[in-house]
Amino acid sequence: MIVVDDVHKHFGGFHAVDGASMTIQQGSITGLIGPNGAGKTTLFNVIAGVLQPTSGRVTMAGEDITGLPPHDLFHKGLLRTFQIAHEFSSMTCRENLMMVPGDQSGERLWNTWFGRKRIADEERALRAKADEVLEFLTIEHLADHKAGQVSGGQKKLLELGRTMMVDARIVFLDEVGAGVNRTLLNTIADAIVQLNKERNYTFVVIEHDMDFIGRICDPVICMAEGKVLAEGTLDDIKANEQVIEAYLGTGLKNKDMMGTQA
Ligand SMILES: Nc1ncnc2c1ncn2[C@@H]1O[C@H](COP(=O)(O)OP(=O)(O)OP(=O)(O)O)[C@@H](O)[C@H]1O
Repeated sequence: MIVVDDVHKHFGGFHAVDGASMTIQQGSITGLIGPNGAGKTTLFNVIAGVLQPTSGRVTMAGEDITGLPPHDLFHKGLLRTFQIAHEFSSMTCRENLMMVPGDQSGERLWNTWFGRKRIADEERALRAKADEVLEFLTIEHLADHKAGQVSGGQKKLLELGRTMMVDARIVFLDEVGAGVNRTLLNTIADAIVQLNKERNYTFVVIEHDMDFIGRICDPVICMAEGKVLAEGTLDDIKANEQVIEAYLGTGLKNKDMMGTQA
């Protein structure tokens, strides 16, 4: 369980996150929605250690994790997916997955000299795991394709796949559906639900596609102007006056929120 307690993040005089509090239940797929500029990504980045909060506290299973850097959180099983970095785009999809666990013996000089067999064994196991992940995500046919050359949706699957190379417990996904076609979006949704059910992953998902949110997320938390406005099922949220106001206030038509895109 992650508890976000009165988190603020200011950029100069601008309060991007302005006293947000929420509880992310273990084992849930929690959706985080809200109009553009609501502070969702900034809050994600604070929780995931990418940004230091101006004030407030984040705990994970009772432990204070406020401001811990991403690699420390990574070792605690809290991961935020990132776009495949430019420098990895010329590597194959399989290699991208094999890069994830950061402490292979092969990376240490001592082991390079004295542990060749162990390195070879580790590499074989890693490769087998990467292939398993690619198969799970239905993109095994892309194993030897360069990551920079696969489609946007396939890249999103690969980003999700990277979380499967380690023992992730809580995964933060930012706009996983952006620019992804419906078929692949369904594959992504299926993978998230399956990882949640079978491997007990907790997910927090920022997404503007309400069909996607409604299909996989419960609860849904809505933010606006740096604060949490409402929490509940997507239907509860859609019926909430303050939420409707917030979406209208950003110039988006109410029907956009009630339809597919928020
Ligand atoms: N590094 C920064 N410096 C200054 N302002 C920032 C910075 N990062 C974000 N902001 C501002 O903070 C506000 C919240 O941005 P954020 O990206 O967290 O919103 P969001 O809810 O994720 O929006 P979207 O749905 O459009 O991605 C925005 O007005 C944004 O311009």
